[in-house]
Amino acid sequence: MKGKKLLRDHIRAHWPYYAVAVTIMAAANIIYAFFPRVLGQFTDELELQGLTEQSVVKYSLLLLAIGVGYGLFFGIGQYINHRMGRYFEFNTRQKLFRHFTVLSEDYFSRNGKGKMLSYVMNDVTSVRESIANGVNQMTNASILLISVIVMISISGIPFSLLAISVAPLLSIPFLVIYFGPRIRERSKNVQESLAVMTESAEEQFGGIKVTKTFATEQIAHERFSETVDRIRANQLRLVKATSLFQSVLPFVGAMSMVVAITYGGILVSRSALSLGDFVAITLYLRMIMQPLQQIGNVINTIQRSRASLDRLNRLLSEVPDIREAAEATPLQPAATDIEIHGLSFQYPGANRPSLQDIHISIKAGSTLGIIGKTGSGKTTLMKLLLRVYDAPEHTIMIGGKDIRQITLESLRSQIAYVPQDGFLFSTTIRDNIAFYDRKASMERVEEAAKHAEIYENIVGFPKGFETRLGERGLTLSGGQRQRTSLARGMIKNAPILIMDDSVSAVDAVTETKIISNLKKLRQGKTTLLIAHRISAVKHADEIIVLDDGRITERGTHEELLRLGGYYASLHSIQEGDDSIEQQGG
Ligand SMILES: Nc1ncnc2c1ncn2[C@@H]1O[C@H](COP(=O)(O)OP(=O)(O)OP(=O)(O)O)[C@@H](O)[C@H]1O
Repeated sequence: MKGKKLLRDHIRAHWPYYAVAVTIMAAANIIYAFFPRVLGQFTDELELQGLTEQSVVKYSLLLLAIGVGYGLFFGIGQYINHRMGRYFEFNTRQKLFRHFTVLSEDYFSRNGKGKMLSYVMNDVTSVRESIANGVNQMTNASILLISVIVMISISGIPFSLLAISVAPLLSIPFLVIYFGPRIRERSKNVQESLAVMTESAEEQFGGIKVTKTFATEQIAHERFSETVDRIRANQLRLVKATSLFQSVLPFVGAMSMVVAITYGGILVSRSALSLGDFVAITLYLRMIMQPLQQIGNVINTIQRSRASLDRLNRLLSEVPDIREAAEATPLQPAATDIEIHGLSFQYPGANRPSLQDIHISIKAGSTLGIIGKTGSGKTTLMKLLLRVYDAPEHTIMIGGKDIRQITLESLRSQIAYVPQDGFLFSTTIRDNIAFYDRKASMERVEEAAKHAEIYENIVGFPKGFETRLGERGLTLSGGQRQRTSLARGMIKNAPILIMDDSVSAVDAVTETKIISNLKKLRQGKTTLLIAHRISAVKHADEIIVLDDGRITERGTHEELLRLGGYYASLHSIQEGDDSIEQQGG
């Protein structure tokens, strides 16, 4: 069954350790099972022959040996199991992270970050606890139970007493069948509500600045409280089921004890059972109570973690939407002519296409400018070029090859994509710029910063390029962030550079400098420039205007001005009102 794969793979990879741990724990419990027998013999000897100093020492040493042997073996077995549990945790988190990196953007837009965190934190921990405690307690309990039954049968205790005392225990499997699915279902609800809470916390923390500026702390608090209340309600339902189950098992054990004492007492009074055997069977039954409770715990833990294991396995079996074709070949850096033919595209689940019948031919080394209203499909077109989403077959060709037949790694390493709101990591500015190649020399990093017109800002910070950004560091302004992200794209010096509205938060003077740097830097290389400002694209070899997913105008700057359409009117608005251009970061 697919749902058990994660655990099965783990056990398969580490079974020798588990075999050793189980053997050692079994030995510990077998040793422990001798305890009542030795005590029973001691009682009989005391009653029949009286005690000598020698026999007191003998029995004390025997009991000490049982205690030390049990403690030692049990400790080692438990250590191995817990260690293996940690391995599972470590490996599963690695596996999850790797899996997250291959899942497509569509998956992340359907599932929040909080949910991912919950998988990595709550679910993995729940399964790890169940593995370590499960193997420990299950081995303990079952071996102890078997040893006790064997020890009772080889002692002089009559079979009828044994049978009648153990009879109440036969109800245990039925109790497990009844409680198991209920505990699992309730655990699933708890895990899901935990995921919702993590998601909500993540969102509330992310949006804390908006919350504060709108003075809506109370609303945020109420929203978060709702998720916490849901966890509490689900936890309480789970606790009810687990507590009931855990209390029923010792009750069943106590019933065994009552039967043994009543029936055994009658046998002793009729001299059909020795006092030593009576002591031994009561001690044995007391011993059984402990494993019974443990079995209850284990079943609880296993049922709870089954819900988590199912969630993890479901996530790991999620197939990425964007897959590399078996016959895919790498894209050659020299062959980067881009041909787009009859491309129409609709997002999964959307009710209308975002792009319709697009035809573009971009010669390697040329610059294409893309202008269009918001929501006209500019970013979508770039996402299809990067294969963040898959375009229909044979609609996008690069270097004469269908984009779907190019290896993903080679495609994306030939393209540098600079989005409008490039995410910066909580590390130094240097590492953020040299993100693609951490070994890049300082000269290259500085040069990229100069081309992106951010160099002067960076050297003005006390720690310069070593300034840390993010949570424990400096906060950059919108324009500074955009230019740092631009430097990250420029340093890659890729055959194709995509600037997706990447200078929108930059003032007009700086933008002019960046565009002029770009023209020099990108000579002989392909550049796709998306912008809302004509000044950013007017030098392009060709400019297209997108409207509602369709190309409505195309040509050079001069041709489009002559056309007198959207581009020309945008030009007259922007050129006619310089104050618009002077705004920004
Ligand atoms: N993941 C998605 N799922 C469904 N629809 C989407 C998705 N992403 C974008 N869209 C829709 O596709 C259309 C084109 O969006 P796109 O982001 O390409 O526009 P754009 O021209 O880049 O806009 P802007 O200039 O505001 O960045 C919009 O109607 C948008 O709502």
